[in-house]
This record gives sequence, C-alpha cells and structure tokens, in this order.
Amino acid sequence: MKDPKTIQDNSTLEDKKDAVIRIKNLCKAFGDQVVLNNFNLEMFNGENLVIMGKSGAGKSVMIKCMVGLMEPDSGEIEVLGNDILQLKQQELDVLRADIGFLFQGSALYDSMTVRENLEFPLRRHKKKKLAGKTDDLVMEALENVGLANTVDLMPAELSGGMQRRIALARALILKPKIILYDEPTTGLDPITAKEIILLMMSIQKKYKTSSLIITHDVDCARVISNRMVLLLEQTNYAQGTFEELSHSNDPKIQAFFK
Ligand SMILES: Nc1ncnc2c1ncn2[C@@H]1O[C@H](COP(=O)(O)OP(=O)(O)OP(=O)(O)O)[C@@H](O)[C@H]1O
Repeated sequence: MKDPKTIQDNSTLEDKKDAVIRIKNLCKAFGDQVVLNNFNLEMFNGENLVIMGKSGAGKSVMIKCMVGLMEPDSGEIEVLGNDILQLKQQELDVLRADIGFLFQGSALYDSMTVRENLEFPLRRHKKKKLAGKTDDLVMEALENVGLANTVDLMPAELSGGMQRRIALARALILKPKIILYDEPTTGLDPITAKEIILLMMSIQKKYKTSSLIITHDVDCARVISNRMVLLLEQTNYAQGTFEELSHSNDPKIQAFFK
C-alpha cells in the first residue's frame, strides 16, 4: 500500500479542466499563530470531496478564504473559474449564488416560517435567473427533502433532523453548482445522520452538484466521499480515497479513522 501522500494523481487533463475549486499555497496566520501554511486543494466537477481535520485545524478559515469572507496572507483561490482575490464585493455576491451552504447546526431563522426561510436566498439573489416562480421553487426544494408538508410551520415545530433537511432545501433552492457542507451530521442520531447522508447523495445525483464536505464523522466520509483531504499541520497533509487513507500506515492518518 502506497503512502497516500505519494499517491499519484490519476485524474486526466480533461478532469483538470473541470476543477470547480482550486486552492494553491494558501497561507493564513493570526499574529504568531499560523493556521494554514501552503494549503492546496482541487475539487473536480461532480465530486464529493471530504475534508477532515481536528478541531481548530483551520477548516473554517479555509472555507472563509475560499468564499471571500476572509483575506488570506498569500496564495491563489479559484472558484468556478473566478479568481476570488480579485473579485469586487458585487461580483462575490453573484458568485455566492452558485454556492450553497449548509452550516453546522441548521442555522434556520427561528422567527420565520419554513417558506420564509426558503424564500430568503431567492430574495437575496434576485438577479439569478431560475426557471419557476418563487412558490414553485420553494415547493420543489421541499419535495427534494421530503418535507413539502412543513411549508407553513415554524422551525421550532420541527425535529433536529427535519430542520437539517429544511436547511438543505434552503441550500439547494438557488440550484448551486457547489454545496459546502459544514459538519452536516453533527448532533444527529445515527439513523437521522444516515438519512441526511442519503439525501445529500440523492441531491448530488439529481442536480450534479459538486460537494465539499467538512466532517469528523468517519461513517459519513466513508459513504459519501469520492476523495478526501486531511488538513493537518497547517496543510493538506494527505489526500486519497477513503480506502487509501483508512489503510495508511502513518499513525497521524490512522488517528482520523479511530
Ligand atoms: N478571526 C480570527 N481571529 C483570530 N484567530 C482566528 C480567527 N478565526 C479563526 N481563528 C483561529 O484559527 C484556528 C482555526 O480555526 P477554524 O475555525 O478554522 O478551525 P476548524 O478547523 O474549523 O475547527 P472546528 O472543527 O472546531 O470548527 C483556531 O485556532 C482559531 O482560534
């Protein structure tokens, strides 16, 4: 078994052209604390890429840099062919309509109904051309997660698993090309977590989205990942398939799979 760090990149040139995210030599420090040091990542079209890293490893910092919410000290970031570091605020807003976010927890607006929660991104990104009226888009998104009957309920009336599914519907409503999942199964019981994972997979198949999934959940990574990147020692310490990484002889890599 080869060490995953040295696993050859077998993707073809054709795949390379299809990279939806490219991060090169990303560096970010806060004062003396170096969080990312020459971090590299490529995510290809249609791929489910899992990022694993210990708490505080810098996953959120990397995501924030990637979507233009935080400025790196140096490095290159390309998302859907756009050089993030060169984009103006307005251009970033347009690009963000092509990126769906499912945050840790569900982050629904408690004072809004399910319908209003789903309408929110539609209002925010009015300029994005979508086929269908608001009502139809809301219902389609809810049907995708099997919760059309909750449209007029408040988030507090839903279980944690249902809230997560509504948040997924909201992440999907703009038909994004990329979805960023931050700990999609955290806080859910194993059965509900599995349901969410299956939903993520069916949605990916239906809409052909590319998904970047941050998770500590080894079962989630095993089921969903086409490829994984381990963020350790401020960099992309190892990458490969779940099989490759989980069979590594490197104790630092093994620690992720215990
Ligand atoms: N705005 C900031 N100012 C100073 N330090 C920060 C800032 N944002 C993040 N950090 C530090 O950067 C490090 C990485 O944080 P980050 O939130 O990216 O970790 P993480 O890998 O997402 O962790 P978790 O899995 O717990 O969410 C932490 O030590 C954090 O304290």
